[in-house]
Amino acid sequence: MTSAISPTLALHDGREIPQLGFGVYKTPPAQTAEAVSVALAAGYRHIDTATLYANEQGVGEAVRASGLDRDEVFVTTKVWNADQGYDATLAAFAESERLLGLGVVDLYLIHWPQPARGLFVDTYRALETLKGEGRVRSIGVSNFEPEHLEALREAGLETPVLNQVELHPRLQQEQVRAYGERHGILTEAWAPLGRGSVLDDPVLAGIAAEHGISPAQAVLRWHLQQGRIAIPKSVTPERIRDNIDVFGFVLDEVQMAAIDALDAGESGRTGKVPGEFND
Ligand SMILES: NC(=O)C1=CN([C@@H]2O[C@H](COP(=O)(O)OP(=O)(O)OC[C@H]3O[C@@H](n4cnc5c(N)ncnc54)[C@H](OP(=O)(O)O)[C@@H]3O)[C@@H](O)[C@H]2O)C=CC1
Ligand SMILES: O=C(O)C(=O)[C@@H](O)[C@H](O)C(=O)CO
Repeated sequence: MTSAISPTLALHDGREIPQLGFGVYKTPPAQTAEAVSVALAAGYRHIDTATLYANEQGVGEAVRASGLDRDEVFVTTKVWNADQGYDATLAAFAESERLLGLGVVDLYLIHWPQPARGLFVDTYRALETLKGEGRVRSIGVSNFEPEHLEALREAGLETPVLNQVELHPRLQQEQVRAYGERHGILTEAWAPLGRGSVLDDPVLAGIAAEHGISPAQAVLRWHLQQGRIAIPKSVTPERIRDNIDVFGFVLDEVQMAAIDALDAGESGRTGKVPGEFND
């Protein structure tokens, strides 16, 4: 294992984001500080949490204890569905800010569009307010389809810096990626390992054997070479270290195409369908 620091990608607002980050969905609150500390020691400089995950406090604790300067670690959190709406979002952010205890937050996202509720445009206005106040550095969205991104554009709002969506070899999100490329919105892959479900694929086992790496490393390298951000989660120290040790090899065109060919479209989706999720 080589200690590795991820390259960064440029956001359209002038800031930079480490391309490989560390997710903490379903990381139990009591284990979060430990998992994030292992990740920071392994070289991760980008942590992805959310109000939903109930572990912002552990993320903040690990970042503060790391000895790293605050500006060396990129921290994302998200406003949960129940808190959508202008005033509710401002209140929810104040609680995230308190739980993280890190001062400024690098990136604040709308977690899901919840389109039938009709609140995401006003929610995004609250994100603009928070940015204007200097409490968040960048603002973006998650699980937005092109039509939801169009609604923000038609309302004259700031272009999100990124859209965090489910994306892995079995769900490759071609339309969402293409919209992002046209409008300067980076794509960030959540469940980049398909929540672990893609790792048994024989195509990945073959590529892994060719490089002497794990299937997870092959998938993460595929994400990086396609130019997007990926935020794998693990609570297992060896896997946390394995998942960032992806900068010492390169997949060739044949290997990249073989992973591209695993796309199963909508049947590869493991999570909710954004346009239909309105709880
Ligand atoms: N915006 C959104 O709506 C969503 C955002 N997210 C974000 O994306 C992050 C990643 O997505 P997530 O759903 O966690 O799924 P991932 O694709 O990151 O998969 C995580 C699973 O894979 C396992 N795993 C991790 N590394 C390896 C490895 N090297 N070898 C074998 N198995 C491995 C983990 O096990 P173990 O932990 O036991 O090691 C865990 O079960 C989340 O943590 C969260 O931050 C996730 C879902 C929705
Ligand atoms: O997609 C799902 O089905 C989930 O339960 C999660 O993705 C959850 O909604 C979430 O947003 C986690 O970030």
